[in-house]
Amino acid sequence: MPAMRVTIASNANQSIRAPLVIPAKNTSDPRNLIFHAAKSKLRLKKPIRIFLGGAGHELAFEADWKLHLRNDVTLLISAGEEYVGVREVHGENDDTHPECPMYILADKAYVDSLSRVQLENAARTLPGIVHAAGQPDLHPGTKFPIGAAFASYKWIHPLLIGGDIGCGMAWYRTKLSREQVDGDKGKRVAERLRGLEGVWRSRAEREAWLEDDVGHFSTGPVSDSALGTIGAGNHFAEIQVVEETASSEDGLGLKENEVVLLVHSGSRGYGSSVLKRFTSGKYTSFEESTYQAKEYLREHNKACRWAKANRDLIALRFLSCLEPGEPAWDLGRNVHETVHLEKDFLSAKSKLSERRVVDICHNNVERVKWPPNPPYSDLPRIREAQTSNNTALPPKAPTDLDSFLVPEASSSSIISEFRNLRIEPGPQDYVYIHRKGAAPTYNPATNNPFTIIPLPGSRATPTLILKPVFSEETNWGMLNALSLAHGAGRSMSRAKALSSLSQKYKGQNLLEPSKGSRNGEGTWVICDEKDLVYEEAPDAYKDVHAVAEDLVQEGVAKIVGWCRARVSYKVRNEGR
Ligand SMILES: Nc1nc2c(ncn2[C@@H]2O[C@H](COP(=O)(O)O)[C@@H](O)[C@H]2O)c(=O)[nH]1
Ligand SMILES: [Mn+2]
Repeated sequence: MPAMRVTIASNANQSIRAPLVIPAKNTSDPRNLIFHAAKSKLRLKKPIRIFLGGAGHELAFEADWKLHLRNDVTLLISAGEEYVGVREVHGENDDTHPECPMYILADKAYVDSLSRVQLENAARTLPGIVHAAGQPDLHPGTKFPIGAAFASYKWIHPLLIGGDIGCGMAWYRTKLSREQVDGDKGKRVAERLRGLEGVWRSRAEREAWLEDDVGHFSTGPVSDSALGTIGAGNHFAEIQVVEETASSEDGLGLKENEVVLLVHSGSRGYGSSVLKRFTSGKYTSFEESTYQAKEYLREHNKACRWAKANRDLIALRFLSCLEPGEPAWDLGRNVHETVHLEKDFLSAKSKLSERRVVDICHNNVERVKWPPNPPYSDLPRIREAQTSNNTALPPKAPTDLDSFLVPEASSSSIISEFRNLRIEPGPQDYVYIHRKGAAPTYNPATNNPFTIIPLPGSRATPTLILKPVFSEETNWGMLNALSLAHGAGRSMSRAKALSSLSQKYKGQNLLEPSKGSRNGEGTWVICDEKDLVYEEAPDAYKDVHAVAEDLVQEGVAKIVGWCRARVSYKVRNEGR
């Protein structure tokens, strides 16, 4: 073989890389040469394994080099650890798209190279993926990135949704006034938040909560016992004041100065048991017609319903502390001896739905029309523009909800290219949008665009109020895979945050508004797990304003207001 020009990179930290020329005489087995270069150029102490980037094949024998060594390949050098990235599990699968279009909607927000590699690996090696959108909060996950949405034809990939199936955020109004939560008053409110840990009520009552018009969705006594609990980690429930809102813009949304509760939680143990069940065998991706795909979707849907019911119950428990006189919230209290009747459940659920402003899932899979159609509300405008251009009218506005997202003519006439990416509409007119840490732009329950969605920064930075935007420029949401950023996204790993921030803030109390902050600033934090205080510190996250500005610049969202956190609840040690 002639000399080859390759890139070598650290497998564990793929942003550390260097070019390398392999002389012709070494191409049949260049391992020693590469290990030598890895020590000097990548500063790896003991390199012992080499993987082919983007595919994950280990290059261990002469035959491997013959098969895979090419100009411009990336070789990932490992100190013994397994390949970091998506393995090409399906080999020469006809459904993989090595040229799959990818778009990262980030300019101001920093996106590291490992998450870019993870996005590319997923998009170009998993079968059926036709479009990948990295949101500005993109950051690395274990194998797949967080802050990303993938559209796939025919294929379901549980690993692209992760273990916290159905995790999401919901905003609820409260009757508190801003005077009751601002400044030092926040401390009193924080004191009221008790009895929120541990198992909520009896098994029968939990099962009654897990029932709606469509039926039961209990996941069994063990996983149901976590119902109504936040789950620490990255989850939280937060009391916020709406500081600014363009009320005419957000329609049903929030009002200035009102106090709201933002709940972030998911399906607790159940989602991860589902993921494990479907990914511990040989295959981790399933073609839609297979039994596994159908079973996974059934379990996924149950986990999403459970997660939503969980957010509602968390809100009920919080409201029972915040508005103690309200009989409908009584059920939220953990009083074991009280037997509640069906009417109490109905009353609590109905009152709660009046308070719920929005609820979104940011870890899920959804089957949607692809290419997307313009939202119903945009059709008159398009019709007018097309009439004035003397072009054919788009289809008439449909009469029922179900059909309006599917006008007779596919919008593929409008959509085939954007930016410099070519999108093949594919053999079907729908895709599965997989989201891991990406907010949906449409409400799956109504097929209408969400009026507003939350973009939380951290416990001490604003939560921005976003409104999804659709335009021909973005091919009605194709560019962003019908998704937006779901938060600021981590700027450092948990381990790094713990080691560096515990040093930086040594001796400081991070649970109270920082000294010197003006009245009206700062958050009272309830977090009785010491490590979590640092792992979840605001410095561990990207700048939420940069994330939102990127979305605005890409033409996929508007910022219509913001909320300030006053009390942020992570976890309380009730025994203290
Ligand atoms: N308002 C708050 N926002 C927070 C807090 N902790 C994290 N965050 C933000 O939420 C998202 C959640 O992301 P996920 O991947 O864990 O679902 C994260 O990106 C942060 O920007 C908090 O305590 N309060
Ligand atoms: Mn989440």
